[in-house]
Amino acid sequence: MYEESADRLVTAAADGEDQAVEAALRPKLLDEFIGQERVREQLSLVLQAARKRGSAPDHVLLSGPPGLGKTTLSMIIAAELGAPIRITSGPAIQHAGDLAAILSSLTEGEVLFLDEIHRMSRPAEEMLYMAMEDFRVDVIVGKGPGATAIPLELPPFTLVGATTRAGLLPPPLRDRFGFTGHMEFYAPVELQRVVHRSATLLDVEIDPAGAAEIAGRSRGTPRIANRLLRRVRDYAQVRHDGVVTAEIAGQALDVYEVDARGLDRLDRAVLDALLRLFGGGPVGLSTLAVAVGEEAETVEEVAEPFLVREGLLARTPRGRIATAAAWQHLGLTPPVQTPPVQTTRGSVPPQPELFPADGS
Ligand SMILES: Nc1ncnc2c1ncn2[C@@H]1O[C@H](COP(=O)(O)OP(=O)(O)OP(=O)(O)O)[C@@H](O)[C@H]1O
Repeated sequence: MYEESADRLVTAAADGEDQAVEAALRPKLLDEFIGQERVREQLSLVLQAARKRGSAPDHVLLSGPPGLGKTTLSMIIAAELGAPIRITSGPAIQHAGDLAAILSSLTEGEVLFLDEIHRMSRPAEEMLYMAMEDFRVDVIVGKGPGATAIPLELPPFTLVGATTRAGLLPPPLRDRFGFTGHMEFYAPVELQRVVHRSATLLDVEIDPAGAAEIAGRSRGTPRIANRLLRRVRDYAQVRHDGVVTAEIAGQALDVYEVDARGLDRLDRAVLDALLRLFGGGPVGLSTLAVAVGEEAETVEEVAEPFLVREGLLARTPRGRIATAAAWQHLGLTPPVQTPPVQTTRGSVPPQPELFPADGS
């Protein structure tokens, strides 16, 4: 699978700078966590019940796109339980032995956060089944016919698994989670609160319209909102007096080529080619990719998901087509479809004509 590069300002993947500042911006308790009302309420019940019973809660699976707060929620779970947390990820556990080493060093009640759980190796996954269900693992010593399984008791712990692709989890693993929280993209008003909260923590003066302007360009994702806020802060401090208003935020994000709807240069290049060169489609993916000078994978996995989500582009069996909203967003008028012209040799299909909205 194509890994989205972290050098785009609007990628939901964390870059180095994000990792450095995110710790300071993470809400610490459930009450400070903005949005995701349903997951928050469900999780709050799970945690309160566990506290009341004095036992570790069921294992928790958090699923949803990157940057929506899965790591943050796992830390909140540990904080709400007053338990320590151990953080690891699927790709870091390639051998069952790696997992056995982690599991055997957990303390009672500890929270184990396993990010990208769908990327764990199969043997490790199978070891995890038993650990989750019976708090026990079989450590295999030796090889071949002489190999023996030594059972190892584990203290009760809570696994918090996170995945961007819940559909890839094998059912036996999925079934061992007592609670699954599905994270959704954030509404603009919720992101506005995220921006406002982060601005306060970063000591940035921002007015409500400034926060709304950043929120509207953040693609429903707190990580992107926090990153855009930092770029807007730079602009406000270098070119102005440091205060973020809607006008300053708009100017700053125009410099960084993130438009009012959160599209960046690549997204707009794809739409622009689809509209201007191919009359809105249908056009095949590889042709579209050549037209924008990118790999087909980049167009398909980096630009298209957001364009489809925004209702600007549709994938059809005949190829990619632009929606009416796409024409509107780029300020273009869709081609006029004239009826076929009858000639003595038959009908000539209509040719699309493009008219820029300004009439030029
Ligand atoms: N509900 C929220 N309220 C405030 N800030 C949030 C919220 N959700 C996420 N954030 C902020 O967004 C950033 C990214 O969150 P986090 O690292 O938890 O996302 P994630 O879903 O784990 O991403 P990934 O899957 O890439 O690891 C953090 O700085 C966090 O503080």
